[in-house]
Amino acid sequence: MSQIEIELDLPLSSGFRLALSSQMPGQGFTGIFGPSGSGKTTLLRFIAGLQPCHSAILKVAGQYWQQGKQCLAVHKRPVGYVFQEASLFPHLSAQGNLDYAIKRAWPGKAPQVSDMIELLGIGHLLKQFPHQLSGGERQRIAIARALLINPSVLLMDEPLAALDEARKQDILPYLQALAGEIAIPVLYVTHSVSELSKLADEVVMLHKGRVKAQGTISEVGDALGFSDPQHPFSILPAQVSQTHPHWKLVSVQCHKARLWLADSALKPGTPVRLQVQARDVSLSLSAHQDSSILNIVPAVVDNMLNQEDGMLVRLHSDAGPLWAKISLRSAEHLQLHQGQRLHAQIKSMALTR
Ligand SMILES: Nc1ncnc2c1ncn2[C@@H]1O[C@H](COP(=O)(O)OP(=O)(O)OP(=O)(O)O)[C@@H](O)[C@H]1O
Repeated sequence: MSQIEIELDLPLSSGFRLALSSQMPGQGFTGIFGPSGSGKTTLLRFIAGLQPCHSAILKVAGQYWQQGKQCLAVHKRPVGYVFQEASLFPHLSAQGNLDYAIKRAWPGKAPQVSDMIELLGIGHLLKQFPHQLSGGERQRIAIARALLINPSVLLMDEPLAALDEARKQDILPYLQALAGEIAIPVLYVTHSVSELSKLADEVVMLHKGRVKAQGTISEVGDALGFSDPQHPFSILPAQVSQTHPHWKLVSVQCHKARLWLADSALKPGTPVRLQVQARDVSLSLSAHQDSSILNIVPAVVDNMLNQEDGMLVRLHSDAGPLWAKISLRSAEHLQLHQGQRLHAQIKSMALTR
């Protein structure tokens, strides 16, 4: 499995400059995350050959697509591209759109059409024309089409951004299945931390055209959770240990802590990445047994940040690093200080995945 290697310094006429040196995994989803204008689309366009760069290194699947000034032409790059809006041919049925890709597939071991149809759940849609499909269905056909071209890399630029929340939730399980199966690298641009934590093995965080952080979700979790300092959150990798259908809860092992999560669909052994907003974590000096809060985790105060609207507290907890946001009054009342031992409280309903 060879990595994607990129070294580029790309100044654009607008004054923006994308300058980075990065190696990305040769398989699975790599999330490209960053604020608007940080260079995510420009990076994908460079890889596809649509954004020329005078001198750069780009190596994909063991082959140089650019080495200095030598550059592989756009039409010679085995790339699959999925955009925000599914760009299907309107005059062709879903099957016709897939056939178009199958006829033009790059040489090598192309994915089985039947596997793609099953993985993306599109068997019943094949006779329909694009205008007869929902946005999410169109996007699933577009993803299958992009993969049937047998690309060496799949580029996905905010593929769910144009869908409403319900359609996003419909399509995510298909993408999760794909992430578990796919043998090529997928570079997945998104603004959504929830999509990242569900899909990405690796995350590249861009900021003003530079790599701000890169690593697994656990490694960049801190930077990710603090990407908007006004609304920080924590990401807690965990594994489902037991289901409790009568309570519609599952218990998960999260670092040294056992947490309760409001979800009845998960099976024991399933890895999950939990998200909790700092404002949903409260602090207590003792572990109350007479409260409705199910998750009470021993923690130590690591750091405190005085913000305009409250105190942001960084904790080392039994569940992992955790942010809590409390009022200045509560901080004063608890006489909060670095090194203080206390308990973090998280409602099961506030834990999402
Ligand atoms: N062809 C171009 N010529 C000049 N400047 C460009 C060009 N394309 C993009 N830019 C500029 O480069 C910067 C990065 O744009 P890019 O589209 O890569 O950002 P992004 O991170 O994908 O943003 P968003 O999340 O809003 O889609 C922006 O400031 C944009 O104005």
